[in-house]
Amino acid sequence: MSHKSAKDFFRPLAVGAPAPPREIPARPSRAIHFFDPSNEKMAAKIPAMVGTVDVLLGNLEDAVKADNKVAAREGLVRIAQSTDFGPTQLWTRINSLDSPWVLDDLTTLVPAIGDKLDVIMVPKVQGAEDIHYVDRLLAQLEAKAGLTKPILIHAILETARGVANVEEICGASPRMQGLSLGPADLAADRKMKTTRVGGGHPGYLVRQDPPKGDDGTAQIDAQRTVFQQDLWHYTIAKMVDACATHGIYPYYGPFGDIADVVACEDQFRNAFLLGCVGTWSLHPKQIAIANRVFAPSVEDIAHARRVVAAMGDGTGAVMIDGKMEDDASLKQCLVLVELAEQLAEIDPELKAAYDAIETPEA
Ligand SMILES: CC(=O)SCCNC(=O)CCNC(=O)[C@H](O)C(C)(C)COP(=O)(O)OP(=O)(O)OC[C@H]1O[C@@H](n2cnc3c(N)ncnc32)[C@H](O)[C@@H]1OP(=O)(O)O
Ligand SMILES: CC(=O)C(=O)O
Ligand SMILES: [Mg+2]
Repeated sequence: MSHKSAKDFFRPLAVGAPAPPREIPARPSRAIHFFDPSNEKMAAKIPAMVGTVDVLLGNLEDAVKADNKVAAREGLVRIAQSTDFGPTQLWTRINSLDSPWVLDDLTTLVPAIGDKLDVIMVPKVQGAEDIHYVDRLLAQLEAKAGLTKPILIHAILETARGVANVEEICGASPRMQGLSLGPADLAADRKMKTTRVGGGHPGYLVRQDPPKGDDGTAQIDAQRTVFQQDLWHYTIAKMVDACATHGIYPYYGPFGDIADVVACEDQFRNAFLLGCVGTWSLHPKQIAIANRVFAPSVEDIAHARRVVAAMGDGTGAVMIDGKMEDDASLKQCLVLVELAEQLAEIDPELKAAYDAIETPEA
């Protein structure tokens, strides 16, 4: 758990730093869209993407060539200073804490664009000590820069030790905003025998039992249905529980098979159903998938509103379409209705779709 006493937890870690947040606002973040600020073609597209995606993230870590680390950092400063992000959040992913670049990342970004950065994503977080380090450094830099709003921290869960320490990571600082799954590094660190960036694997499966022959013996060579399983189920579920416990937000991560938009949608939807609030987008075409998946469907909202209306004061049990609804199913429906309301505030298309649902009588 935290190195601080309960009374100290919400005190600034440097004289003059802004007070740490007591709650992390539920800002829509269906897609965290990654771009390499050192890639001029990609960077040129960013201003026009404002308003089309919930989060734009200037990536400084993996996928940025070592020779381009300084250009990426400077490119991000330039883009942030010259762009009005309106409703879109600006995040960055800094280099890992053991890298030769991270100190310059933080000491450059916070004074230059700290007023525009909503969240700093920290990769390869191993335990609370990593968050404590960033927490104190951010407080010092914020104080020096005269910032009035604390920058939040998001940790990537991408080492076995990080997964084992997920609870203490979530509770390490009031700045903790959320966690993302880092399936590529996590697979390597765990020594999983995969070569992909997220998603499933055809070898990770369950096979239907063999039929029995006339003599009662198992026909193991018969045609049998196989069901591919989700390699990430355990980690995502663990991450969701840790985030919910600490009042912060869980996200799926990257889906590297950019061409396979169908499997990408499946993976995102699994994460949405399990409790994640969003995911990463590596390529512009993944934004639409994330925006679609991480918003409740019109059908779900129509049903949820019927349950809310039928449940009156929220106690007791009612029957709707042959199914029992009670306090607990009402709470699930309220999760969906509240999310729909938040998204409707920033997405006119969704608002129109939700508004068109016929309101049930109370
Ligand atoms: C495991 C991890 O750490 S995951 C996180 C780190 N990885 C990343 O951040 C990867 C980010 N994405 C990318 O680098 C690229 O999208 C790649 C390498 C996957 C594919 O790039 P390309 O082969 O150029 O893709 P493609 O040819 O389809 O691009 C089409 C257009 O979209 C642009 N584009 C591609 N990706 C992005 C992006 N993330 N943001 C903005 N524009 C983009 C391209 O510049 C190109 O522009 P053009 O039409 O003017 O030429
Ligand atoms: C997300 C990430 O950094 C990884 O999968 O390694
Ligand atoms: Mg990684």
